[in-house]
Amino acid sequence: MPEKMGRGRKNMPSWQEFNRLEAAQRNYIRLGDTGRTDKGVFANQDIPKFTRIICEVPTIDLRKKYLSTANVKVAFESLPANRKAAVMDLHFDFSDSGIATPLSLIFDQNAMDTDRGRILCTTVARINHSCLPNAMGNMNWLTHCYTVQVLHDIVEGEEITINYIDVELPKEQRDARLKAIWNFECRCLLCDQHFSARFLQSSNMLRAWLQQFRDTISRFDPGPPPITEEQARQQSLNESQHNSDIHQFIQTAEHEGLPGSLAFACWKAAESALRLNNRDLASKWASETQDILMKTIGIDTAEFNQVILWKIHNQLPSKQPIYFPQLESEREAQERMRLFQPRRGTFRELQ
Ligand SMILES: C[S@@+](CC[C@H](N)C(=O)[O-])C[C@H]1O[C@@H](n2cnc3c(N)ncnc32)[C@H](O)[C@@H]1O
Repeated sequence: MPEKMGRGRKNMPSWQEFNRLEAAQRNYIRLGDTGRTDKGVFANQDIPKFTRIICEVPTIDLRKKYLSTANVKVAFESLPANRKAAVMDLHFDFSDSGIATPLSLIFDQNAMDTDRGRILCTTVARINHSCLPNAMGNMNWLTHCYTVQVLHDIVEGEEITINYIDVELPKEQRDARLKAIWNFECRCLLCDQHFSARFLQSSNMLRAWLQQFRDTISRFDPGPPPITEEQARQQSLNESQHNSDIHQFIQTAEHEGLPGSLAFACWKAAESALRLNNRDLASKWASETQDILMKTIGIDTAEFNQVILWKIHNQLPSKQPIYFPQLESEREAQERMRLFQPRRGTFRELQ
């Protein structure tokens, strides 16, 4: 680690602390009643889109190999009294509980799966699920914080929602997953028939299509470098078809307001453009991916750095600033913090 960086320097909070302070000071959210029997998180003020409203270090962080009811208890017992109280204050449902203890029920009904195991964040755990979420959650292992950024302009009093499951799925599959993993029936705006049946039907169709095409796009294999002219011609035809799939996917993902899918497709478009040797286009799509990631999950994330590394590796020009938390000086890091300020625009501003 470079000497300049680190927690030791006076008056210079680390990234993790800085983020937490930023979010806490602005006091964006409050706990409120949902109108059902449970609680939810609501906006305390108007919040511009892409603002990071929560930056929270998990209270319990259990890696996959340590996941067990006994270890949840061990982790809980090691917490200070105020953290224990925050955990025990969380929502849980006794029905079908069998012999489960309140602590294990609380953990089951509030902890989130990550690529490394399960985490429990006592503030984030108050946010309800929606199939049309207005915010996006992300566990960021670089800063060890779970962050939440809003995807739209939010008005004071609006409920903040994230997605607990993959919301690209059509309703039937979403319902089955929510029931199996979370054991509740979704009553979000989309599922509550708040929108017209026609809206729901078309959204269902589009999401089923997205699901199918995500597979097709992910599985695309450009094959080895062609030897004959015929092979080259065939490969270029395949690449064009792949490109047209990606472009349709982008339009649909944008229509449905699914930034994760959008970032995935822009990234695939960048890779495809590079295979076609169109470096300007590859750079444009990679910048667009970066832009979406920056707005929805932030620049201090592994995903964001991955795109930059890809650009550097392929020697593509980068209009956006390069950010490596482990290499940056604090002055540079502070400069970059300004990027967290709300920005105008839609997910995709390039066209
Ligand atoms: C992680 S907690 C969310 C916060 C919780 N509502 C509270 O009062 O603290 C998850 C629980 O909230 C409720 N919930 C979350 N999203 C919901 C939704 N879309 N429809 C119905 N219930 C939901 C379910 O009871 C679920 O088990």
